[in-house]
Formats: sequence, C-alpha cells, structure tokens
Amino acid sequence: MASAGKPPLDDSRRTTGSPKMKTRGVFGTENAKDTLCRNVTIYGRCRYEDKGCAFNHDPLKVNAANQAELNKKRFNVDSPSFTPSLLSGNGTSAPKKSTTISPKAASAAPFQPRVAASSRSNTSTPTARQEVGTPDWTVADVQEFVPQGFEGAHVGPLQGNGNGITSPGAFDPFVTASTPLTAAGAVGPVSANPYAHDPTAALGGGAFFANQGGFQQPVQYHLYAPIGPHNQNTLGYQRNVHDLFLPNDFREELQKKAAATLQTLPNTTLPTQVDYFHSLVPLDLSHQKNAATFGFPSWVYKAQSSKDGNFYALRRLEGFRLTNEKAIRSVQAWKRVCNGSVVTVHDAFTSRSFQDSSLIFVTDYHPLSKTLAEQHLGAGNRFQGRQNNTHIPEQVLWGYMTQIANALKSIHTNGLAARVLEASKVLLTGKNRIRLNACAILDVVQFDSQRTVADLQKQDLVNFGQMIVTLGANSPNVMHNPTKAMEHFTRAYSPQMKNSVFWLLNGLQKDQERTIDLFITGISSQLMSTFDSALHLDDQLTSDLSRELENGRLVRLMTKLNFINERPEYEHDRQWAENGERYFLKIFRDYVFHQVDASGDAVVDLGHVLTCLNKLDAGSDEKITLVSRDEQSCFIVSYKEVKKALESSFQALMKPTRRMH
Ligand SMILES: Nc1ncnc2c1ncn2[C@@H]1O[C@H](COP(=O)(O)OP(=O)(O)OP(=O)(O)O)[C@@H](O)[C@H]1O
Repeated sequence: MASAGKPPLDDSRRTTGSPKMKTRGVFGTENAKDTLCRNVTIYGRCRYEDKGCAFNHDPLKVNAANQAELNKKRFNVDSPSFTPSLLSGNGTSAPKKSTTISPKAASAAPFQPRVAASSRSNTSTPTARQEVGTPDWTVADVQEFVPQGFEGAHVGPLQGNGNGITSPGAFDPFVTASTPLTAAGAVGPVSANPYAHDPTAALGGGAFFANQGGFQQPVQYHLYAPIGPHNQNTLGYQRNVHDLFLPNDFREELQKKAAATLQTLPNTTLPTQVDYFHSLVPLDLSHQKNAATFGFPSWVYKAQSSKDGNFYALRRLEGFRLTNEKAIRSVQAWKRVCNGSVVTVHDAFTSRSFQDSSLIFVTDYHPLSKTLAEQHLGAGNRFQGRQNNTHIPEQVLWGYMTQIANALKSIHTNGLAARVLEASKVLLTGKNRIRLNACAILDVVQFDSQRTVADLQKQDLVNFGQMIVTLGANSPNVMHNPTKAMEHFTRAYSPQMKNSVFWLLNGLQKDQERTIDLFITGISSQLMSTFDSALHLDDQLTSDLSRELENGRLVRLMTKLNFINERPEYEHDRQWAENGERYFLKIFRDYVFHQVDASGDAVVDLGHVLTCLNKLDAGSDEKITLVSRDEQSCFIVSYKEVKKALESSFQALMKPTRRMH
C-alpha cells in the first residue's frame, strides 16, 4: 500500500511497496492539497480523485509558492544522493563539487543512466521527483527505482554476496543500473574490483575510489543478439542481418573497450587535475603497495588529456623525489621507440597533485588490458580459489616470444634497455597480443646506476628467458628453483622452445656474444608462423571492416532524409506542402519505414529498408508508387527522381538565405 502522506498509485505494481516509496513521503497530509497527485504525473489521471485522494489533481492549481519551494529542493550535484555512500558511511563529509566532480561528469552521456534519477529517490531529496523529473519519470522507470546494493548502503543492511563479503554498493563499472539487480548487485560482465571487499582500503591505498553503485550503464549488448535463420536454411544470395555488421563478439569487445575508455568516476577523491590531465580512474586491481619493481609503490590511472582530448595511462610513483633533472630527460629517448610490442611513452613529470611528491609517466592507454601475470599467474585474483592458471599452449608462447623479441629489437636498436621485463609489466591488449609496459621508468629512477647499456641489454635477454620459464610453469615463483623450473619446462615444451629459452638464460656468459638479433635469427621459423597468423588476422579484420562500410553510407543518407522531412519551420512553405515537389520525400519515408502488411501490422524488414536506401543512393530508374497517408495523392516516381529531390532539398536547406523569404 502507498504509505501515508503520499498519493496512492493506480498501478497495482506500485502497491507492493518499493522501499523507495517509504522514503519518498516527505509531504505531510497538511500540505497534500498543494501537491500534485503522483498518479496524475505518471498516468495522467487518478482513479481515487473522487474517492478521497487528498492530493491535488489539477496541475494548474499547484501554487507558485509551493513550486518555488520544490524547485529549491531540486536535485543537484550538492544533494546528498551524490555523496558516495562509503564516504558518508565513514562519516566523511560530502566532497565539494568543485574539487570532486570532474567537468566531464556532467556531460558523460553514456554513463548518465535514467536510473541515476531513481537513485535520487533513495536519498533526502525526493521532493524534486514528482515535479522536476517528469520527462524521465516514465512508467517504465517506475518499477526499477534503486539498485539494491546502492540502497543498502544508505538505509538497509549491507548486501552480502555468496562469499560472506559485504559490499555496500561498491563501485563496479560494469554493473548495470537499468537492469533490475539481484541481491548481489551483479548483472552483466563484472570486472574484478578489489575495493568491493573493503571500500575504505581504497582511500588508504592511494587509489581513491568513490562508491558509485548503480551509476554506470553499460551498452545493451543483448539488443544485438544474433537471432535469426541459420545459414543452412537460407539461399546462397540471402543474407542474415548480422552478416551486414561486425561479428558480434568483435563488436562487443570494441564497445566494451569504448565504454571502459569513457568511464568516469564523478565523486572520486582523486585529484581533479594532474598537470594537463583530468578525469582520473584507477586501473590497479590491488590496493596493496608494491615497491618490488621500481623501488616505489606505483599506481596506474586512466586519464584524459586537456591538450588533445585523448585518453592516456598515467603511472604514478608515489613518494619519488627527483634529484637530478637529467634523469627525467632520459624519457626523451623512449618517446622515439615506436613499436607495436611496446606501450608508447609520451611524457614524464613530477607532480604534487596527490599531496606528495610523485613521478608521473604518461603512456598509451589500452582499455581493458590485463597483465600477463593477471592472465596466467593468477595475479590480481580476488578469490584465491578461483585461480585458473591453465597451461599456455606452445604456439601462444611462441607468439609471446616473437612479440617480445620484436620489442627488444626496437628498444636495443634505439640504444636503450627494457630493464623491466616481468609478467606483471607486460600488457595483454588483445587476444595473444602483448606489449612491454613501464620500460622507461628505471632509466629515471635508477639514473645513477653504473651499469652500461650493453650490460643492461644482456640482462634483458636473461629476464626475457626467466619470464618465459615462469609463464610456462604458470607459477610466479618458479625461478626460485631454476633447475626444477627448467625440468618442468623441458617436459612441457618442445626441444626447440627449450633451447631458445636456455640460450636466453645464459645471456650473461662471456664466452659467446648474445644479442637480440642473434636470438631473432635463431627463431626465424617461428617468426614466419607468427607473421602468417598476423596476416590472417589482418585479412579477417579487413573483411569485417568491409561489412561495416555500407552502414556509414546509409546512415549519412538517412541523416539527409531526416534533415529534410517534416521541418516545422517549413510547414506553410509551398515547396514543402502537400502539393510541393518535396512532398513525395515525406511519403517516400513512409514507403521505406512505415509500411504495413495486409492485416495492418507494421512491416519490420531491414532488407526492405536497405534495398530502398541503396536504390535511392544509386538513383535507380526503377519506379515506385508512393501513396499519401490520406490516400488522396499518389505519385509514380523513380528512385532517380527521389534522389534529385533529396539533393535539391538538402542544398536548399544548406543555403543560409533560404529563411529570409
Ligand atoms: N597503459 C595501460 N593501459 C591500460 N591499462 C593498464 C596500462 N598500464 C597498466 N594497466 C593496468 O593497470 C593495472 C595495474 O598495472 P601494474 O603495472 O601496476 O600491474 P600490477 O599487477 O598492479 O603490478 P604491481 O603489483 O607490480 O603494481 C593492470 O591491471 C594493468 O592491466
């Protein structure tokens, strides 16, 4: 039942008493007469109007004073509902808008779900809902109110997951808010988020996470599910809808990457600006400080550049103090390393934006990439029992070796050494596609090291070998016992692979010259096979791309049509009127999109649409019969004529003087 002090709802669904309903009854019955009945807002009328409903049923009568009062209570960025619940839970005051909400947050359209509005109803600003929220307060929205996990953080007990871990609506970029959430709050692909265990740890760990449960809305992948006739049921010349677009998994992968790239964290306590970067999003899967690789704890963020608008990965070395200016200049040489197997380095600078002295490296950002350690050695796994370190097939390992050899060739040719060659610093950016990451860092941090480049390059080869053995054994610590590690490797892989790795491991021996060039010569047959795979992939991508080619053309054509059709400012223009020469463009639109079948049902046939648009684009001589909606006019026109009308109408539209008459 609707709780006291609120308008009753017509819809029986509403009577089940959503938890939000209880929080929304802020109007006392004494001012009910000044309050527009919610049923009027939602359904246009109220069944209880004559049965004692105390609320106002005439929108015009809602007095202005009340309106002003309501406007004052409108939801805005300062409203508590925007306060991350973990912060408020900790008694931390709501961060100020100016310091916490990035400029991007306001315009982050893809992540501004309508359901964000429903989260408002969960907090102390519900009054705005009825009057302000009508445009997005559709009946369809009514049911879904607030994701459970999010609500729990405010008003209810914490949500528990199957592992006994409580998650107060922890931020998860891929949890949809538009789909009704389960009790665990997880729908759709869920990325591992360490902070879901312990949100406060994020604050201490340098990665300043804010609780944004239910804020993000992923792309609705299911809308593209390839349901349709199977190929064997169709004739050779027939096409399925999904034959016309990118393959599903590839499209989904690209969309996920785009979503990850555009992801923002509006209420984060990370700095709003780090030099010329803004909109920081942490990428680390663990909040534990680890200084093993660089001698300083490092944190990785995605950020957008205000110089060029592109997204970059920022690696921050916490607590680093630059003592020698020359050190940071060594990054210049790394900027020249342009290689498909190395994450490109763009810049390095020191920063105090994190309230300490930090060193920041700017590199390319590769959305949704994992490290090889995460992929094969179980690093970053939230649940120990879930480690799934499967044996890496020999062909895949050769692929990795080829790519690393390619990277080292380029680095060594530039007179540099990778220095960091470990599984946690190699990024997997696509299927079996890897890139060396974080190479330039030790050149700055250990600038004063006495080792020569030649020496460091030799060390690279040894590190390379050790990494392959570690990956082959699927065990991060296998190199603690090299003999056992090699025994295992010999059992699992071919003699050629074993010999290559053995050669690398002995890179420091003085008796023989060992360079990356020699190694590449030694594995040439494998290079050919990797090269061939790359060519196949290239062919595949070219063919996938060509499927999309036509779509862009047709979108442009449809855009043109829509620019012209039914422009309100031309309503009384004879050129556009019922007898005007452009009138049939409007009817053509009906012909393409609004046909009905014999029983009056809409014809939803993509094939028909594509055929018509293609013929229009080509200006075919084929004639079609266009009948007006009132069936009073009938035109027999060729596509060629429609095309001519489309072009001239569009040109007319483009002329600025057109509206002077
Ligand atoms: N350039 C980048 N583009 C996209 N993601 C990246 C980039 N660099 C690192 N990452 C991601 O950031 C996360 C943290 O990277 P990092 O190199 O710190 O690895 P790590 O596993 O945390 O290692 P460590 O424990 O040594 O800090 C990883 O999940 C990695 O995939």
